Amino acid sequence: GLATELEAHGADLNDPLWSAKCILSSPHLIRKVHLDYIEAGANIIITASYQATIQGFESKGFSKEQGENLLTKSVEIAHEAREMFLKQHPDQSTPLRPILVAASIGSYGAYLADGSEYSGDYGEAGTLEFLKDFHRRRLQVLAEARPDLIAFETIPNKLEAQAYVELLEECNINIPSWFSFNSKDGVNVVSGDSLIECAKIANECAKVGAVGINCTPPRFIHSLILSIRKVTDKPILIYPNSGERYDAERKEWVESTGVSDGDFVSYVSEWCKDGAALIGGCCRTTPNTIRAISRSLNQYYPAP
Ligand SMILES: C[S+](C)CC[C@H](N)C(=O)O
Ligand SMILES: N[C@@H](CCS)C(=O)O
Ligand SMILES: [Zn+2]
Repeated sequence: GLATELEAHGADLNDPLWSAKCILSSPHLIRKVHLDYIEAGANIIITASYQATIQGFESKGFSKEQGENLLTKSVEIAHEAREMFLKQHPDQSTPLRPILVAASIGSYGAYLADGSEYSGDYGEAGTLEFLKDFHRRRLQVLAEARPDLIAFETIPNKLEAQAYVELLEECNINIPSWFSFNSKDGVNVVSGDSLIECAKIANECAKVGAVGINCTPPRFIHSLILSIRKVTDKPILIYPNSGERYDAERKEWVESTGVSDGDFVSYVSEWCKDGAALIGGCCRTTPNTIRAISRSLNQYYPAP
């Protein structure tokens, strides 16, 4: 929900860089939004690097080195937000309340800025080597910025998952990562590739710490958790969106079929029972959603 909240504060994300535009234009706003999520009870904040790529910054006229520095900056902004929070609330720095920074890696489709992370259809570019070359340096730079976690988010197809696994091994990345796929039917990932096969790829990689689903309507999550559970003992993470549909041309969310914060949270106990270990919110959810999830989880799993 980082981008959603940036927009709620007036940021215009109608740009090929989408939320990553704010790394250039309003880093202070990103920091504030991270802080709002921490204050709402989030244990993990996700950096603004979802649509930040060296290639994307180069098309804006930046050099490779400047692009790399902007990636690093996205992690630094999140670290600053955590430091600010802990300074204001020193009592909150306990092992029972971890606050972790996850560096976001959005798919090649996110970089294309045409909504193709919801189709996973990459045409000619859809080869393993192309995708590995596209992501390699970005992954290394983000890992060097020392986030606590790496979040491979909104993965639309099997090939990109395979590319990430090979890069984690070849670049010897030792920061734990999660793989999170998206679905538009509650059965497969958005490209039509089998979710079971995608989850198996993640399961077989020792560098992957959790597998799950994000940016997918809440109504599909139950069956998706059950599918993933069949093929992995790794923790399952889910952070659905509100259920609305994204119009990539207008760069706007359309249809008012989204669920309210209250409805969203009524699913939380069901998802826990299904076996989800990490729960959060993606696009069109807000710090209020996180506050409600956090309260709900504290009810089920009170601190000892
Ligand atoms: C997760 S989607 C809403 C991100 C934005 C998309 N890649 C675009 O540029 O339109
Ligand atoms: N974490 C991303 C969205 C992933 S679909 C963001 O809000 O910038
Ligand atoms: Zn999303």
